[in-house]
Amino acid sequence: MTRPQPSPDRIMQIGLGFEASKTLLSAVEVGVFTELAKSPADAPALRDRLGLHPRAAGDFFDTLVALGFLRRIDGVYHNAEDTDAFLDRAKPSYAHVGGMLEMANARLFGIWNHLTDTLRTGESQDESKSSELDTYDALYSDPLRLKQFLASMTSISHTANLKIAEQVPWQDYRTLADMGTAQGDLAVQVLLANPHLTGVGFDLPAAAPVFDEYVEENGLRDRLRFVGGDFFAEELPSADVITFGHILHNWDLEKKKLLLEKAWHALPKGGAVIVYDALIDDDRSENAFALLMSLTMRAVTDGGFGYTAAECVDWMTEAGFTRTRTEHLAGPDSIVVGIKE
Ligand SMILES: C[S@@+](CC[C@H](N)C(=O)[O-])C[C@H]1O[C@@H](n2cnc3c(N)ncnc32)[C@H](O)[C@@H]1O
Repeated sequence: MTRPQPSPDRIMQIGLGFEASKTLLSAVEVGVFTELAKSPADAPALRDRLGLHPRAAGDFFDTLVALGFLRRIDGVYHNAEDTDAFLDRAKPSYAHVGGMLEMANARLFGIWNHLTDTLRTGESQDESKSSELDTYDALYSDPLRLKQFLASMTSISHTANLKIAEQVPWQDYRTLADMGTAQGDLAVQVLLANPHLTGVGFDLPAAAPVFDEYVEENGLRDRLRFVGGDFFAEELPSADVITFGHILHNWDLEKKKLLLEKAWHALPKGGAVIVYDALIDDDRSENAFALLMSLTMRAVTDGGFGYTAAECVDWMTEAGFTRTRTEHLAGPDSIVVGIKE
């Protein structure tokens, strides 16, 4: 029996995948979907409205058609259903997808271009590389970049935050402290769904105005406040539940463990720490999204890396949490819960 010949298709599709990725990211950047949501247009009109040069515009629009992001009917371009729902800046749902793609375009795309450097040197390729400042100080030194980064965190976390708001037995608790809260979406969603709770969002002081604006928009000013600080230098605020959303993957092993220890000290008896991240499967062979996220952390931080649920349970046990459980949320995200008994 002759064995089927291997096909190069998958190799080529992934090897050149950056072309499709960058076409979509540039379409978001120049506002293709926002313009077409206002009114469909033919190529010359769309090109003029976006301020694009004629040389590549036709290929650009038709590539978006071939990739399924636009439809062309009698020479007039329209958004596809999903791009209209999630990539039109005028719709609230843009924040949950478009914001992430803006950040990916402005920041991650360039950093990933230097992945080989990280593989060879172990060094981060982020903003701190060309600055005296550390990663966050360098990133937050520009107010626009600060807002774009914090909003992109809402994009990447929103679906999981909605799940956490309904999945955790919040009726057992009164207070929440969300560590590294960014815009505050986790605390916002939990408090919106659970009116008996009050909370704090803790983050570096620079995040305060972006957090306050988001909390105000969501009508939670009376129940949710910002605390500025450095979670390594200061005690964590005491609360019945302490959450770390997409935080542990930023730090080296020693700092991961330190944060869990600090949470144990800040919690009352019966309190819970909730860690969530895109967790790598225990065999480290299936969750490609989580493994790619771990590579992102290697490239954008000095010591950060992704981890499995089993590793997180071990660190929690070491920190003193005697009861732990892991629950899948949505997509690649899971939570690990530790109870202080
Ligand atoms: C990867 S983001 C996660 C944001 C959010 N929790 C989420 O899941 O979308 C990490 C957050 O930690 C904050 N952060 C970084 N270093 C910190 C520190 N030393 N103390 C307090 N917050 C810090 C950053 O400002 C940022 O908002």
